[in-house]
Amino acid sequence: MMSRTLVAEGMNHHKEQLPEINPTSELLNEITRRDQVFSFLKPQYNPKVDVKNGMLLYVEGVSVSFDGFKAINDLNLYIKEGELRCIIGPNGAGKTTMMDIITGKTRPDVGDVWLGQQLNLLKMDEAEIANAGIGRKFQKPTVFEALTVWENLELAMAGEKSTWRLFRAVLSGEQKCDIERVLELIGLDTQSRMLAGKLSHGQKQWLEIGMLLMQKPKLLLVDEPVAGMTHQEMDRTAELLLSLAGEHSIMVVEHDMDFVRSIASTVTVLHQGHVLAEGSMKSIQDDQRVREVYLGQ
Ligand SMILES: Nc1ncnc2c1ncn2[C@@H]1O[C@H](COP(=O)(O)OP(=O)(O)OP(=O)(O)O)[C@@H](O)[C@H]1O
Repeated sequence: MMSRTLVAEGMNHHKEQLPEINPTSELLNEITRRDQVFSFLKPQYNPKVDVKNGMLLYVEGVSVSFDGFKAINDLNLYIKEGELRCIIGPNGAGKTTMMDIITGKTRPDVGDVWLGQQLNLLKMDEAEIANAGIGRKFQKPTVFEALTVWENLELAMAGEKSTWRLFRAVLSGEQKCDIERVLELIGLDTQSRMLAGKLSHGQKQWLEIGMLLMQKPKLLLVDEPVAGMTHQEMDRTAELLLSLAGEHSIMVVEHDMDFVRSIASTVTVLHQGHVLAEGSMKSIQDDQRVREVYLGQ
């Protein structure tokens, strides 16, 4: 029913390089080092994503083994445009490996992974996948602590110009509006001139989500966003993710069940690299197989 109709692959692979940077200061060192981490610090080419049938991400029949151990085993997962999906599962269920496959960090042994109808993610490298509109937020916040909140967003901004030229350039009115809009979304408008290093843990997480938003991603993969947060910060994070759904598709991997309950419309339970159950939080909680393998009941 879900299966994607294969269409001709027809994308140009524009491999653009960041300009050479001569690391002459601590800040430059930090940024050049972070460039290894942040795939979003690459120029954009934004290929068009064809979301016929409203489906954004197709993961079909995917398996991967590490030394003979099947970490992902015939995984089938579909994410609709604008959907907020929660992924849960016990330790070792394959959640991280699944995100590694979607973002091009790990190549599956078999299967298909497509963004929309036309972008075969298995034929693209990590930078190309990021540029096509998949942003990933790792558990630990990684922002540029020596820069202000505003500068972090400015640096992460998508654009035709290289990151460095952009960073030094005068922003257009539209670009400023983009930053202001994101600042408001992430609730850091009054902290825009504050050094990111001075933010609380929760605020750093929101800033990093904001940095991803500057790239206007179609799909955001968010790994354990509320780990280490206060209850108040968790509530604010729930509000933020809910407000982003619709315009973006969001996949949240999270262990905190209260948080999942507060945001999820559809929950996918992974177990042994396979989808064990999928549905509303209520149907998941009532599912005997889930209770056995995940909740230990
Ligand atoms: N590069 C690798 N080499 C060998 N084994 C790996 C590798 N990556 C993952 N695995 C194994 O694959 C399985 C799935 O791991 P994965 O990290 O994807 O699970 P997870 O659901 O994210 O777990 P957690 O909730 O603990 O983060 C685990 O048994 C893990 O040890």
